[in-house]
Amino acid sequence: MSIPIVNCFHPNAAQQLRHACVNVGFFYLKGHGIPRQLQRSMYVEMERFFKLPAQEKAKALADKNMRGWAPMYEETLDPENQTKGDTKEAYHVCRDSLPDEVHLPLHDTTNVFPDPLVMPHFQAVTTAYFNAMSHLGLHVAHLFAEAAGVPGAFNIPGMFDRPMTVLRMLHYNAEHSNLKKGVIGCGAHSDFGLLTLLSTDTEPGLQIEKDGQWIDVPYVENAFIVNIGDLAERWTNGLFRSTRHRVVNTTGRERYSIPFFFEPNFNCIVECFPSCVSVENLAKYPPIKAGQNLLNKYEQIHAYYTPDPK
Ligand SMILES: O=C(O)CCC(=O)C(=O)O
Ligand SMILES: [Fe+2]
Repeated sequence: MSIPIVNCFHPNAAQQLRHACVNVGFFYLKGHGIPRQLQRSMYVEMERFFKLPAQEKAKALADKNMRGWAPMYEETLDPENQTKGDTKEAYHVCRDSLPDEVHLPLHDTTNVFPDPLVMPHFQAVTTAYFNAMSHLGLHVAHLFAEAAGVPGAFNIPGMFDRPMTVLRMLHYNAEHSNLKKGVIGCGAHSDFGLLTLLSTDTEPGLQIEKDGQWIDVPYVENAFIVNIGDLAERWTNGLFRSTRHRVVNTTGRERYSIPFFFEPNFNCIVECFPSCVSVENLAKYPPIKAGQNLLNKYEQIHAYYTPDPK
């Protein structure tokens, strides 16, 4: 099976995306316009950060909302099958909250950055990449709505005007995965939200589950690997697939990747699109608030995430 390609600004992009999401839930996004130099700078900055001594990285330790550095093994994406955390460390940068959002969970802290004397370009580079990817994410979200038969649906205020966007830098260590012993780079999971735009280095490891088989996703030059998440599946009443994936280290080498999660507003109610519901195909999922969906997942997988008292 090959993974489909979507040409980001092609007149048929929405049809290409629909085909990819109905059949695989993953595709390569080409023609996206994110400058190569900016992508390269991201890898330079993240590698430099992850190579710092632990006590230096600890100055940017993840806060209660997971902004900042999450050390090796902090996350366990498949708790049922893992005996230790994912063999990776992470760094998260989120959208800056607006003053009237700070009462919301996950929105009440600011981004955490490394000491500028040690990492003078980290904040500027990650912020530039974050902004560029936010534009791209919105474009792909609009393609998604068109592909699902509801063009323009995400223009409605309250849907995507305050998206929950997370830039995530990942460093996998060189540890070989051992599936029998429950040791894995990144445990099998489906993503939780609408869209993930993933950049990787050239190292193999990413696999997706298709018809009970694990299939390698090879590196493709200057293409993002995009997948849709659980909210996309809910919106389309199961027509589009939120496909499980994992990262297995078979090489004994380190690996770097940068997923960018593009999610609706915290208060957006995700409810099956009318175009995906009929008398023969009733709604399979009750409405859910996007923010609550994310909070439920964070509690399950992050050792460092501290939920606010209820
Ligand atoms: O590192 C990768 O290639 C995938 C990471 C991933 O699936 C995730 O962070 O959700
Ligand atoms: Fe994922």
